[in-house]
Amino acid sequence: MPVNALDVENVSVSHNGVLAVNKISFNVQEGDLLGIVGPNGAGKTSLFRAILGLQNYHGKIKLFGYEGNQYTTLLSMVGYVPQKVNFEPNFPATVYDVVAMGILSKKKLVKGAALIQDCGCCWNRIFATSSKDSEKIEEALKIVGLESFKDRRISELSGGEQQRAFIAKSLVKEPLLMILDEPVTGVDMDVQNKFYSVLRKINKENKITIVWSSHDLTAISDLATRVACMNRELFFHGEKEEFFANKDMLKTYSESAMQMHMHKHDL
Ligand SMILES: Nc1ncnc2c1ncn2[C@@H]1O[C@H](COP(=O)(O)OP(=O)(O)OP(=O)(O)O)[C@@H](O)[C@H]1O
Repeated sequence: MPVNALDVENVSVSHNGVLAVNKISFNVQEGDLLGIVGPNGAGKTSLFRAILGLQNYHGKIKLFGYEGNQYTTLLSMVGYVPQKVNFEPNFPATVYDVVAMGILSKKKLVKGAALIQDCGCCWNRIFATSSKDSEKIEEALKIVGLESFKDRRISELSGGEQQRAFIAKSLVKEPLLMILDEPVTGVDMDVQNKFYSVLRKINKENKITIVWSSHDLTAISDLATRVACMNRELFFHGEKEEFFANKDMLKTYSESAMQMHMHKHDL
């Protein structure tokens, strides 16, 4: 029997005694592109942080069938693109540097982080990469369509372009699984569409299993193979076709997605 890329079994997450994720169970098969939908505050990020080992939780999570120490080792093969990445306007790293961070050793990263405070030129030496690594970085930049941006400062890029750079940073690790947390919220349609075509490509051509949260049901309908709906608890997990054939489910999640979209624009 094939092993699942991810098994989430009865997982709960609390913040200061308040349940954000309540006994959720689902699995992700290898090659899946699972779209997770749920309104703001539904617990999606809390769940992702638990999977990534960044958050305490109750229950069981397995990566490729493994728990414990093997799970921790496998985490280095999980790529993560967070919801929002904010760079200081003067952050000196280029797009190339940011992607290179995906394969630099922790020691070099810590040294680089210290240097960035006071010495921009040493930063470049820290990020000098071997020719094999350079090839990987160039390839990742090509996949996300940012080859011509590699020498630009990351802080100068638009939100959607920065997210693509973060996908490239995950890709250089040659991940087995990628987790993307509402990666293109608030960016324009054109940028979103470019981002979605990258998502499709890395799932279909690079055969990377993807877990992706989004409020965009049209994009979920276009790209996902399976869908999960959550609002603290899991309300649905199954084939995309089954989700989109369920009018009640669709209405609930379309409405909540719309309300939250309006809410965001009201702020
Ligand atoms: N560090 C924290 N401390 C306290 N409460 C938290 C913390 N992180 C999240 N929460 C709360 O947990 C709940 C779930 O938040 P979470 O960010 O996981 O939801 P989400 O589905 O990712 O939301 P969104 O779509 O808005 O990003 C929310 O009520 C949030 O306020």
